[in-house]
Amino acid sequence: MELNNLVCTTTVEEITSSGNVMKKTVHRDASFSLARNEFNDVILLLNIGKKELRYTLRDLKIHKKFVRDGKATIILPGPHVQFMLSNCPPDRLIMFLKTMHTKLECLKKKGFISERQKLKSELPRIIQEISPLTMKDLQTVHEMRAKKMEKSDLFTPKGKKKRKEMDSDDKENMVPRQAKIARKLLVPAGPSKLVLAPVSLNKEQNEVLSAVMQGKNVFFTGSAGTGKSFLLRRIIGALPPQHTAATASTGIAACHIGGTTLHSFAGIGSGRAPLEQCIELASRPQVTQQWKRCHHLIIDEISMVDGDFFDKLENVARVIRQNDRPFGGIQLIICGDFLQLPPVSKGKEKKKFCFQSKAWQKAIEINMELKEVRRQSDKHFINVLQNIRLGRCPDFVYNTLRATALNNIQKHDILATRLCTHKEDVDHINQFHLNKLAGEPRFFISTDTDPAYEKQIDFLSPVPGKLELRLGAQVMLVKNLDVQQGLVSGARGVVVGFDKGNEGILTWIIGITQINPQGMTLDCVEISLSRVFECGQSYVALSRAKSLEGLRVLDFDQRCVRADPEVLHFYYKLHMHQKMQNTDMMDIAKQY
Ligand SMILES: Nc1ncnc2c1ncn2[C@@H]1O[C@H](COP(=O)(O)OP(=O)(O)OP(=O)(O)O)[C@@H](O)[C@H]1O
Ligand SMILES: [Mg+2]
Repeated sequence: MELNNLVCTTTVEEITSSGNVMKKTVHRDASFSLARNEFNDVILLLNIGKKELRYTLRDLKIHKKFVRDGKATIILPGPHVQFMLSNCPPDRLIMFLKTMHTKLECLKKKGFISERQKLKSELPRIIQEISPLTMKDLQTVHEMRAKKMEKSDLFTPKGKKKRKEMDSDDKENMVPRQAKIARKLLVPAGPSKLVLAPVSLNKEQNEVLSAVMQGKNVFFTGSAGTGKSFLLRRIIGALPPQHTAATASTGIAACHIGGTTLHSFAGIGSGRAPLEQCIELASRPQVTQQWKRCHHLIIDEISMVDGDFFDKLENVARVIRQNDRPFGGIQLIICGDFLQLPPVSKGKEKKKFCFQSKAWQKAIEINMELKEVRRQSDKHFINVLQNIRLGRCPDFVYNTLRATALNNIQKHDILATRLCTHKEDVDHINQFHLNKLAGEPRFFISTDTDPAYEKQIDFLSPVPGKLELRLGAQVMLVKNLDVQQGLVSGARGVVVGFDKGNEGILTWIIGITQINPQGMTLDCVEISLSRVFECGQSYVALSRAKSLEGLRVLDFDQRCVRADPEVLHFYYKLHMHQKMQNTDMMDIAKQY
């Protein structure tokens, strides 16, 4: 019963006919599945401990407001019982509820076999796994719903009246009527509103998912746009939410997978303090609880996580969880591309990649690679990007990228996102556009802790001491405020007003783009690369573009193409020593 099997925590409540709870039991490892008997009845099976309970479905209600958090309530009015489900893998829960509801609706349409007929029947008794949903099932339910809506609209007294009014050629009444129907169609009532993820994983993504579901500590890598974050979202949907920490090295990347930053999950500040101090920080009750509850730690954009920080995390996890296994026994699901942005360097210290840490050697069991690029479809462009990724710039790459300088990529008044490598360039461009706005300028002056250090603060902080804004100005957050709400560093908005009572508070409309574009896909992008200073920086910027037509490189030069030799060596070793589980080894090793 693998397909329809749903393992979760459930509270079973037996209800009296007057609606009072008669009996209530909680089961941590309950397992639900769906089956059919010889009469084609839909049967809900509930396994708790060694007991199996069977419910033949006739009618049901589902509350699924928190389905994305892995929670739902199933009410069976017949046997007067309700199940409160929690900690379900969200994607599985959605699929399970959808299957149960759809199969039951299809059966209702066909009609139930009466108890009398069943008694007379000589069919052999069977109970078998329910078949997966088919297009026909979905179509049937869709038609039933449409009919129901039509009926309720035509035969309610109100509906009849409106019809009359329409017949009498009253155009004014026709408009709201049509609008009402259209709205109803868009927002159908009942459980059928559940939306299923329509896209499927490709073969290599499925292989990673299956390694993860086997409980392995997996690192999966791949070029930009091979669907690493896409796959992570599916992995998150397949794991129990209460025990899964979805994190990423940056706020914007965390936002893409609906998670939080690795730093905020870890609760050890910057992680630069001595280990004892980090452990002390992690011993705060709330942080400890997070570490203890976590069974699966997901990290996206691992290339930007510092190796020393990773070692500290591993140590803290073991101490807090009082478990000597790597990361205190937490399953690691890590992804990223080390040929993209490296960790932020710590002054003069040499930067340390995560794969150079002791914790990495200890913890990672399986390395896998996604090779099919999904962001771009043009083979020539993909080839150009692969060369840039490896730090190569043969003539055809040079010529192709130089030629993009002539592209006109501004379409339908939508400004291309401009990616810059340096803050001064950003300031200059922003001031130019700000001056073009008609409204009165408004200034916001910072309060610095020590005015004597104003210059240093200006240098270290991304926020100017004096901020100028006008109505209609494009603004961007430079600090994570609330990752869950999308208020992350790089979230973009437009100033739509200044709150009168509260000087200095901005009203936001959230759009999304970013300062650090790693992880993003952009339709139209304009790039200046002449001042690139980091390995992988050009590759990250260029690989955001979906197509060559939507890309404009203002000043392409071979010198901006660089790949870190240590990363190349790491990938080369992975392939040569056949550590990559799903690659054609020699073929790939030749690349590095
Ligand atoms: N199996 C799939 N089916 C359909 N679309 C997919 C699939 N996998 C990935 N994509 C699409 O490909 C694009 C790139 O995916 P994604 O952003 O996850 O790549 P990535 O490997 O994380 O890239 P980066 O390294 O830049 O972060 C997205 O638009 C995503 O929706
Ligand atoms: Mg990504």
